[in-house]
Amino acid sequence: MTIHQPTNAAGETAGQIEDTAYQPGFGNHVSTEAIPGALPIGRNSPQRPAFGLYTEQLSGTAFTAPRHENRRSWLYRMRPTAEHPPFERYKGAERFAPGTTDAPLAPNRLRWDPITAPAPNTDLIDGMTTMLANRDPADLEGVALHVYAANTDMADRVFMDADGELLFVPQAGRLRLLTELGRIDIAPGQIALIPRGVRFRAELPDGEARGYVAENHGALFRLPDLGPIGANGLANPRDFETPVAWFEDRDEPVEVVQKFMGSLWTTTLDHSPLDVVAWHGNLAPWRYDLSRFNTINTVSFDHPDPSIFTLLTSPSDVPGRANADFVIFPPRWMVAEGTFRPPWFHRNVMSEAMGLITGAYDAKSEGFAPGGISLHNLMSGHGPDLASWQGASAADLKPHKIDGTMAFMLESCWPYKPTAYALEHSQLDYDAVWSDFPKAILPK
Ligand SMILES: O=C(O)Cc1cc(O)ccc1O
Ligand SMILES: [Fe+2]
Repeated sequence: MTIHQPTNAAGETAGQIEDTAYQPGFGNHVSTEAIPGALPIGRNSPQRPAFGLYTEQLSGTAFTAPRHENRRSWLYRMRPTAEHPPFERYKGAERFAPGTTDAPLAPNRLRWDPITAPAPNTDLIDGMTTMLANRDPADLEGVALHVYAANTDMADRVFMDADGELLFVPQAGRLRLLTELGRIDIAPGQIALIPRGVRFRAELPDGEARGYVAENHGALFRLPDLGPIGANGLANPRDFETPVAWFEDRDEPVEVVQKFMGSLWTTTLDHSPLDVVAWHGNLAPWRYDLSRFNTINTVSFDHPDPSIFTLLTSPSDVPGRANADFVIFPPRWMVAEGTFRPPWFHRNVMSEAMGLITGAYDAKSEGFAPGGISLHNLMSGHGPDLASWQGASAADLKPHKIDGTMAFMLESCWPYKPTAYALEHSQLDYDAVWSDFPKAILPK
């Protein structure tokens, strides 16, 4: 097995640069080759690509998508993806993509503790548990929220999701994602996106890992418009990092597990499909460090809508109504005067799934643990729990830093359905966090 190290733009090779190398920017048109001369110049599809490589276009949007939306990359690989035996149903990972039930969905608020430790030898595929889903992947709309808990590398298999792009949000333990388009290292506090259809295997440098995966069936995640914020702020494009080309030349059986139309499928190749020697284009994996998020908040009064914390958005066909917003709640100063500072009580036409990467969330005094999930579907009343409300109502409103915390919200216009596993494993007493609020005393 030969692992080819990348060269960076300056022509430096491994040893001179860190093990993995990245190119900055969001949605940029990138050119990268792991072997000099592998990437065709000035054309996409030469009659005879260098070294006998095979040319393959990977489309993330329809061919005819407007130019500013159009995303695709050209891959130059050792064998064509087309060369594979038929897929059969994959038998493992019973909690991954189990399909939704048609049972009526109760309008209850729900919350989950972190999932229990995985059985020995559980890799990322078998360690996935689907918690929430809101559309059929064939609709090309909606999102699903999965959690993973794994304790072994994907040694001789890769995963591919035909149902959507995957946003990895580690909560404990690092991930090394070896993708067709390069290698990405992430730790808790960083996120990574793998485009729909890109094969990858996950290694666990710390021996085990836990986290969340948001699967987006709809329009590709992009940076939100900034409106009056101006040209800078929130997640700045230069802080996204796309890996340089990397490949492995491995002639041995490699299983490909694929998610397609909500089910898992498997086939086995006689080689590793992570054999893309060069690529160019603007459809690519990336990583992002959440500490780079330029958080914006009030410096006068009132708690702004959480849309100020939007890191990524996937629009629906209705202007202003997101198929999915990925929103983070980073460390920040709270300075609002004369204001109840935590999130207010509210009912939302959008549906809110939340996760916690580290620390505590300012609207919940306890019960929402790192690795846990909460669900507040459309129009369900929610907000601060009793203890948070009491504390914030009585607080001395000095400038105060909310520190050591990172929560996220996957907000969607489509109401979420918990999977059967999620319904069976939710906390039993979540409603109680909103009991015993004192009644308002009206003037006589
Ligand atoms: O419900 C939640 O905790 C998420 C949330 C946070 C916030 O600051 C404002 C509204 C909102 O839904
Ligand atoms: Fe909310």
